Amino acid sequence: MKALQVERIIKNFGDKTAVNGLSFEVSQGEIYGLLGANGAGKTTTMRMILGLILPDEGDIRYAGKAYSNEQLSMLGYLPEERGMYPKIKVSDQIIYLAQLRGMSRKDADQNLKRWLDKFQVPEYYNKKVEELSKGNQQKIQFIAAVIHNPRVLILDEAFSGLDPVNVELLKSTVKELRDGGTSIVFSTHRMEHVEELCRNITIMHKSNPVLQGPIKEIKKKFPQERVVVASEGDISGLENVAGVVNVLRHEHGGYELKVDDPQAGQRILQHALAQGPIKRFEVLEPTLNEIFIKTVGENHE
Ligand SMILES: Nc1ncnc2c1ncn2[C@@H]1O[C@H](COP(=O)(O)OP(=O)(O)OP(=O)(O)O)[C@@H](O)[C@H]1O
Repeated sequence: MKALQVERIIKNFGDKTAVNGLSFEVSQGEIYGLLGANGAGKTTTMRMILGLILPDEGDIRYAGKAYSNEQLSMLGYLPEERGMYPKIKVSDQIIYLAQLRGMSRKDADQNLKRWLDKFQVPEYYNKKVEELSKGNQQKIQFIAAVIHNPRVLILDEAFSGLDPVNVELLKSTVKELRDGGTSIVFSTHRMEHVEELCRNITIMHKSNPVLQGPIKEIKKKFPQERVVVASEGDISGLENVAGVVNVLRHEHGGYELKVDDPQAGQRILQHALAQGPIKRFEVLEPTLNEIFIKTVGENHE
């Protein structure tokens, strides 16, 4: 039984189609990547999953069931546009939000204290939101999304505005939630975070799903265009090897080369072997960032 099933959903706003026939499934304890350029239809999709707007066509099921009030308490949302009340105390607003999702005041209070301790900011309990830095407000908003232990959590640009230490903290928290069985729909423009956290993804482009599946499988469909080679000998002149487009990087005797021919790797290796012992040779798989740009880059306004 999938935790979340999105089946051929369509959403129109007047004559504008925001989401056009999107389907995907998220297992229990999976982080699923929902990607796309600005305006691709991600937020509209998330709002439909949350039950804030209804699809015109298609179906969304939660552990096999249709949306109902029961689902409301199962869903958590960290929106890209942050929306905490600046003048209200952290504890007052988080406990209120948890109660709206069916939690008792006592449980919400305990959970909040646990989360504040985990993020090493217990003193925020009595602070007003406006007294916190932007990054720390972000942590509070994250707590607001998870305070009621949702089974399905939607995270939209969860790490934006955070320093590298806090990015790592939230990233490990997201992994812990996943390991605890939470199903997470993860949307971001930071492809390196997707590579680290997600197994399966959908890339949307102009309302349509254009690339879907496990990242590993998707990568196999794209050409390997980068080769790394390092030698103990002098291997200059690599840019003249057939199939080499240019040198992307050159440091400490090693080269990263852009190639446009699958055979170029072997020629690079031969060229380098002729000069001396090889220290490193690797044909790199494409990064998700390269795949994303190739997929949505063309015709993208
Ligand atoms: N309430 C609305 N009324 C009219 N058009 C809308 C509405 N909501 C979204 N749209 C349109 O639907 C399309 C998809 O928007 P959406 O916000 O879902 O994109 P997105 O992928 O979340 O973009 P971003 O990465 O910029 O957040 C856009 O063209 C947008 O202008």
